[in-house]
Amino acid sequence: MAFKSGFVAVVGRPNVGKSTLMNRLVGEKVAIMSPKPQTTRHNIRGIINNENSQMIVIDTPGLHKPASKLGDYMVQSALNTLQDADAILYLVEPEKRIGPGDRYIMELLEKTETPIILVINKIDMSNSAELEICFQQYDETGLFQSIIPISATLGENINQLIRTIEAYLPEGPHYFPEDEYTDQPERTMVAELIREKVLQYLEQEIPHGVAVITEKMTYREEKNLTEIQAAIFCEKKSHKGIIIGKNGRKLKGIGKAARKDIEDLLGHQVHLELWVKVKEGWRDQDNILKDLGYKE
Ligand SMILES: Nc1nc2c(ncn2[C@@H]2O[C@H](COP(=O)(O)OP(=O)(O)OP(=O)(O)O)[C@@H](O)[C@H]2O)c(=O)[nH]1
Repeated sequence: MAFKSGFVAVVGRPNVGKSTLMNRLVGEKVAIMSPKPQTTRHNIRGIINNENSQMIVIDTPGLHKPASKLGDYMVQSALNTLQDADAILYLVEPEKRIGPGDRYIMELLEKTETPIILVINKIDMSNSAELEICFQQYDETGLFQSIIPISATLGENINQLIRTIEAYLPEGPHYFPEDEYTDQPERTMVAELIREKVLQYLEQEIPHGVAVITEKMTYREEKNLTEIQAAIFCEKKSHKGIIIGKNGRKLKGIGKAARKDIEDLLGHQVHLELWVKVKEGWRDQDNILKDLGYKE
């Protein structure tokens, strides 16, 4: 059998389990997982090495109707990803009726010629009658080359999914060495890990007006230690206080949790300094989005 390789885009409404599936496929923690919608802003790639194939998986931000300039940018970036991919994995949940969010995504999917595999995730949360209804509805649209029910958390049907994806990949080389699982710059991954912790610690207090930039990252060889300075940007002065918390307690907690994950990622000790900065209305300002790395 000839070796196959290519790019696989993962799309779906916020919170359907795209990051969970990607982590399951890749087997390393490269995408951010959180129970809150829209936690993924960057196209994080994971590389899946199989006996007969190499898949480069691109985790796209949750597609949704654009509500701000950042939203516009996210949709455009997702569309470009779809057009360039060899196959699209479209994730949904086993619901009785296709909702407006999924209809909107399907309108976008219709615009591409890329083969689409419908992945019905979270089957551990539904019975077979519900699953059948869901399957039928999507099947009737005629948009999908294959439909695979899975559970990303339990790992059910993952092998079948991998074999199905392989069927749509072209013959090709190893694009990446077999022992690599991501080509994301470490700085970006560090920033995303910190943002994940900010979201976890703030719960509902500040919705999505938070961005993180790794400003400085220096490896000290003599100490086998990396020094990191990162800035957490929020939209309002009042938010800054919330993030820092009483006596700086919240920020300390965020820093401690993030440092642990970054140490796991880098494989050695980390010294982490966090700053909270206010940039009013950053989500609607082109120049700030550019500074933050969300625009090219
Ligand atoms: N029961 C069940 N829960 C799941 C499954 N897959 C994901 N989840 C949960 O669904 C929630 C959202 O998962 P994510 O992987 O963060 O979702 P996402 O689509 O990447 O979300 P965004 O990045 O916000 O677009 C998390 O609480 C997961 O634990 C599954 O197969 N079964």
